[in-house]
Amino acid sequence: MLRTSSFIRHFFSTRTACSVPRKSLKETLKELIPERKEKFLKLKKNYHNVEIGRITIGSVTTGMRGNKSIFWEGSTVDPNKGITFHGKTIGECQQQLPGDEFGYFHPEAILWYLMTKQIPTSQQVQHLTEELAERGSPKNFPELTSKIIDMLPPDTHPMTQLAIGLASLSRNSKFASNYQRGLISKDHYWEDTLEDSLNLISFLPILTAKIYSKLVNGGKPLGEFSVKNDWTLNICSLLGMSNGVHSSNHCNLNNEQSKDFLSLMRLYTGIHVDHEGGNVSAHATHLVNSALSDPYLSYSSGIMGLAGPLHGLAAQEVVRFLVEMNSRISSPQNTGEIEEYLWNILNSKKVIPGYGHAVLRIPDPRFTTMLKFAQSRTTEFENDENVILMQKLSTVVPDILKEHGKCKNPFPNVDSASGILFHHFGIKDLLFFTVIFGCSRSIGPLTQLVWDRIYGLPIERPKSISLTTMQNLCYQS
Ligand SMILES: CC(=O)SCCNC(=O)CCNC(=O)[C@H](O)C(C)(C)COP(=O)(O)OP(=O)(O)OC[C@H]1O[C@@H](n2cnc3c(N)ncnc32)[C@H](O)[C@@H]1OP(=O)(O)O
Ligand SMILES: O=C([O-])CC(=O)C(=O)O
Repeated sequence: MLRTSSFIRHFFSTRTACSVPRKSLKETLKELIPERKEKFLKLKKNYHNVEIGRITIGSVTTGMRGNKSIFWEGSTVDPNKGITFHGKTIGECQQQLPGDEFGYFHPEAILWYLMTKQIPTSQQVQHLTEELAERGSPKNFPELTSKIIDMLPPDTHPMTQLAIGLASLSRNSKFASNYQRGLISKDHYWEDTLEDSLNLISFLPILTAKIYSKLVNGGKPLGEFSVKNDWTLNICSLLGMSNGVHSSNHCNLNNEQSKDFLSLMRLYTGIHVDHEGGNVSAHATHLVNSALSDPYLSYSSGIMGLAGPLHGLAAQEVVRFLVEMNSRISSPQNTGEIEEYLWNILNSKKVIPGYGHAVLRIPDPRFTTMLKFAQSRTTEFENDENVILMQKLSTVVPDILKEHGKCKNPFPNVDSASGILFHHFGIKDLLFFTVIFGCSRSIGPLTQLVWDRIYGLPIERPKSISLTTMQNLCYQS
């Protein structure tokens, strides 16, 4: 597990004063903009008639599957290979992006990479980490948002709380305020969009912790924020899920488990950042921002989409599903009982959460990565019946779904494995898991917003079409 190269890349142990002049993410972006913008404008001006694909009746009636019509740069999903971030697979990112001593890259590193398309140095990641920690510290966290979360009834769904919390941050939007006062011109929209986006990402550890402590601890804090911690360590501490000084360690994690939980958080929040532009959370964020709604409102809309059970909420549906199934079967190894349980679900016209995908036609490489995490920690997970069932299902469900004959992709998606690993370490509230997804997913779509504003993309406004118009097209042709 521990790799020599990752020791070298482990920047937290090598925080020495640096001699190279410090260049922020914004300064780095500024240098990249002219060349990229020129390429974009050349296409827009000279090649706007080049066809990308066909729009058919099928496009309109099946959720626009396969239509390539959203501009997105950070990642691409190939049906038979899965996600790549600026062309790099998860494995390549793990090899190349600065990460911790266990080889898990920092979300700050992929944020830099997605924004700039350049692999950051450890020093650049360290600076960005410090910048985010400073922006997101309690002294900067808006009081109104704290109060609003405190006031919500405790049974408000965690994803509703997250969406409300993010929308309330809009009051602090630099973009909205400068726009309203007529202080920014189009060429500078991206700068305030970047400012708001970095603040939003920075506020997520505290916002997430507030939602969690409300769920499990009557709103009393479970840990403390530290400007010396990176983004994921702050999330773990604030959830009380670390045995470090800033955390209540309410689940009594031992040293090894505390490190594993931090690794899990880094792995999870590193690989959920982006899944090209067509998924509901990314698409919603991008669409709403195209009307120049500020990044907080835009990402709040994305979160509302992520809160759907066919999208991000599947992460928690899976945990409920596994826990419930385990309470009904004699053993997670009993194939016959599992098959019967699954058929009952399918016959009652429900979906099996964590399986299927709108684009992928293979097991989701993000699922495989999470599975490897569990499999490389045999002693930790060998007695967890839910984790055993999660692994067992990945060998049973695909055949059942194939026999069922409806879904185009019978394989596990990312949501199949993730929540149950957090559950193992003590996050037991069955409604919470998608909030952690929401922390990670901020990174890809907000990056795209910055570039949307750099390129000056217009408001999105496709045409709609009625049944009668489609009938006329079909029956007359
Ligand atoms: C991070 C993420 O968002 S990953 C996805 C998380 N979502 C889930 O795990 C929920 C379960 N999966 C699903 O509902 C779907 O597979 C989706 C939403 C992910 C993709 O939807 P689609 O692209 O429409 O899938 P597909 O074209 O294969 O659907 C065809 C049929 O198979 C069904 N189907 C698809 N997946 C499943 C499943 N896991 N269990 C049972 N039936 C399924 C669909 O409901 C649909 O039925 P219908 O014709 O009666 O409407
Ligand atoms: O790509 C999709 O449609 C859903 C998904 O896996 C994600 O958003 O991570």
